[in-house]
Amino acid sequence: MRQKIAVLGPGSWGTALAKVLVENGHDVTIWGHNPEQLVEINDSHTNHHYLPDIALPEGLKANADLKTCVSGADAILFVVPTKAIRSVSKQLVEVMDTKPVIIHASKGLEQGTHLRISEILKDEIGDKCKDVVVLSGPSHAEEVAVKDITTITAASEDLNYAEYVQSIFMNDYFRIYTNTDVIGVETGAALKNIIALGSGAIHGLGFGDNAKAAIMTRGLAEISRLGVAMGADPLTFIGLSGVGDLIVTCTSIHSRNWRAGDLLGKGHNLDEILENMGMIVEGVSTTKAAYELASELNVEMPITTAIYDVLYNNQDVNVAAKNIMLRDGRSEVEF
Ligand SMILES: NC(=O)C1=CN([C@@H]2O[C@H](COP(=O)(O)OP(=O)(O)OC[C@H]3O[C@@H](n4cnc5c(N)ncnc54)[C@H](O)[C@@H]3O)[C@@H](O)[C@H]2O)C=CC1
Ligand SMILES: O=C(CO)COP(=O)(O)O
Repeated sequence: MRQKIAVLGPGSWGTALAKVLVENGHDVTIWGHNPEQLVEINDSHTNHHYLPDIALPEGLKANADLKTCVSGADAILFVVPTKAIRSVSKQLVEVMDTKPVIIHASKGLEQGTHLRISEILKDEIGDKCKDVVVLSGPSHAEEVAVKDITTITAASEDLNYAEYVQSIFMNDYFRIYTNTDVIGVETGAALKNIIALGSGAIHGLGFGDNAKAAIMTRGLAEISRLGVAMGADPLTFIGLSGVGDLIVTCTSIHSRNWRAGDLLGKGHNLDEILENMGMIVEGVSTTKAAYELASELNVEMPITTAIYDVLYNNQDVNVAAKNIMLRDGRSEVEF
């Protein structure tokens, strides 16, 4: 059935997801805080900065007024960077006139509180919405926007709402699986960006495929350790939102986290890298949150710690890589 859906965040991912929803026959309005970008979407049916060379469907509307955008909405999709989730939620509750299903497709942990995104949304929106559903998996916006085959996960503790989200997004190039392990899906999504920074750095330093396999495999081990300590089902980490997203982010030139890591490995300055990227690199702030959370929960995360030292303590990337290799020997299977 045709749904009225508001998409909050007209960046790469918000625009690609909005395009899928319009192509699936839904009534979609996208909202953001940059009026020029919204005019471009309405008038030229493009969003050049975020999705160059992509023609957007004429049915996709953009509106700078949040109240108009969400009026009558069956579902509201959050795709703003993690750092903006709480402030946008606060604006949203002031203007909502329905009890919608809230969906989010962002990947990170809140600075300071270390909360997962669905926890922030539940905090702010609570019983004014029907449910909060997470949409996550291996999915670069650039490929979804050209209808490349993509498979991702819709997660909610209430399977009915995960199935609702599955039904509005599914088509012949975008396949959605359901999951009820919200913690596992969200932690896999957030933490893989840290490992992608490391994978990029290894490439930038000139190491080969053995090193890439090593960081992905040992990265998955520490993602799972922290995730399980937070309450996740370990099986989720071998699914799309776990190893699936880890592979795509650690190997793709589309990944902003991988590209930032690559430049770090080549000796570039972090502030300049972030400035020039012009899009969000979630792994940088997630590294800090995960590092703090791991020490609170007493979970060993050597790769995250090494990346934290590079990002926040000016550690040389090469030295950080060597230090990990020289840690005391371990058994491979340890929780
Ligand atoms: N780009 C991708 O392929 C994918 C991205 N994601 C996740 O989606 C989230 C968003 O990522 P992208 O769209 O790639 O980021 P982006 O950097 O391409 O775009 C972010 C958008 O959010 C808007 N924005 C930022 N702060 C805002 C605020 N306070 N109020 C309103 N709008 C605001 C910006 O104007 C921009 O339009 C991130 O958490 C990312 O990890 C998830 C899967 C795929
Ligand atoms: O999450 C993503 C792909 O699934 C996008 O990763 P980046 O934010 O590194 O581009």
